[in-house]
Amino acid sequence: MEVQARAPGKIILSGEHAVVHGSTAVAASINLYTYVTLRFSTPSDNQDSLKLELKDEGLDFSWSTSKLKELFPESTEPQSPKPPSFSVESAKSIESLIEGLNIPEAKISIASGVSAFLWLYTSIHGFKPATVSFTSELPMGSGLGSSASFCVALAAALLACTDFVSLDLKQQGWQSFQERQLDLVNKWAFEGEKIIHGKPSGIDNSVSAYGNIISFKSGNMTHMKANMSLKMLITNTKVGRNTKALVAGVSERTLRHPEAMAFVFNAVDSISKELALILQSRASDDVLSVTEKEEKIEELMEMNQGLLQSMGVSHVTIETVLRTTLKYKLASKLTGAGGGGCVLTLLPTCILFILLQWSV
Ligand SMILES: Nc1ncnc2c1ncn2[C@@H]1O[C@H](COP(=O)(O)OP(=O)(O)O)[C@@H](O)[C@H]1O
Ligand SMILES: C[C@@](O)(CCOP(=O)(O)O)CC(=O)O
Ligand SMILES: [Mg+2]
Repeated sequence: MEVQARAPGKIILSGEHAVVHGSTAVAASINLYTYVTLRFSTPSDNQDSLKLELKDEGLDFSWSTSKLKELFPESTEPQSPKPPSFSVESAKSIESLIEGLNIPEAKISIASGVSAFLWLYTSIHGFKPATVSFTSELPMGSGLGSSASFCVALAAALLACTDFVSLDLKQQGWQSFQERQLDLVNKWAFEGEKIIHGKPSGIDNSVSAYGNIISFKSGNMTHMKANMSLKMLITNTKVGRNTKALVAGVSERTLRHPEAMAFVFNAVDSISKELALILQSRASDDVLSVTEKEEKIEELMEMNQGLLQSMGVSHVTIETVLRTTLKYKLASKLTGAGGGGCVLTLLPTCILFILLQWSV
């Protein structure tokens, strides 16, 4: 039996980092996906191992089921649908498995993804021999939530093959999970994100699991209904960085300057709340035109970017993109963890109109 699952990446419109410290953030899913294919071995395969294929990286890993049994003696098929906590023993076992892989230095950042894979797989399916393959349309480590989409897609494929999520696996084509099943996928994916990110807020896995646009605060998600469409240009600076290290850096700054950072996080909270209000306001009760709304959003993006700078997560390449877009009077902000990665630029309706005029 083969199961394929996919989960989208995301952009954070406002509130990254501050959301880890309890502020509101707004995020939307994007149509770039991570895909996973899961195939349990049959007796005729004669395969007594768990195989992981990371197609984009050209990396294949394999672990014998006897080795997994020895290292994860407590792993059996879960009795409860809820994820267990990541134990110190599991962390040590995974570390020893990763050390044995000899991952090339240039690709060492993949190790945290492989760790999350090993934990999710063994916690849900124990030592069952299988082959699991991944491909992704998302650039890794660029702020578009590849880590969360990796965890959500994997959790979805693994749970689809359990009694906790009863999908009709004989049916061909894509099937959508129900809200209750998504809740479960999201909980497991969050545990995977913890292994990759250290201290995630949960916004990335939530928007990847449920899609559309959400606001998020202190672990609670609100589905939003945006009543205006926004066109965002995404520029990838191609400067690699690691979310875990950037999140830890902001936490250290917060420890050094708790009062000042509390003001920064409060300001971000207000920005995200105002953005959510603008996006959700209905045409019938609007006093503002689309252009006026866009101008407000541009200002909020600029303020959010300034606050991200004060958290220490901008980068010279991000500043270059900001300066370049500003020449055309366009507002930009980093998205995701920053330190490189991607920048968002709002393309207002008037600009789109000018571009259309040019192209005819
Ligand atoms: N397709 C994938 N295969 C293996 N690991 C992945 C994959 N996608 C993401 N990851 C893991 O997530 C990490 C990137 O996550 P992160 O630093 O949070 O950046 P982002 O989530 O913005 O892409 C990678 O270094 C890797 O460990
Ligand atoms: C910085 C943060 O707000 C978002 C990180 O997103 P990404 O991994 O850079 O795509 C962290 C989090 O909310 O868990
Ligand atoms: Mg991430």
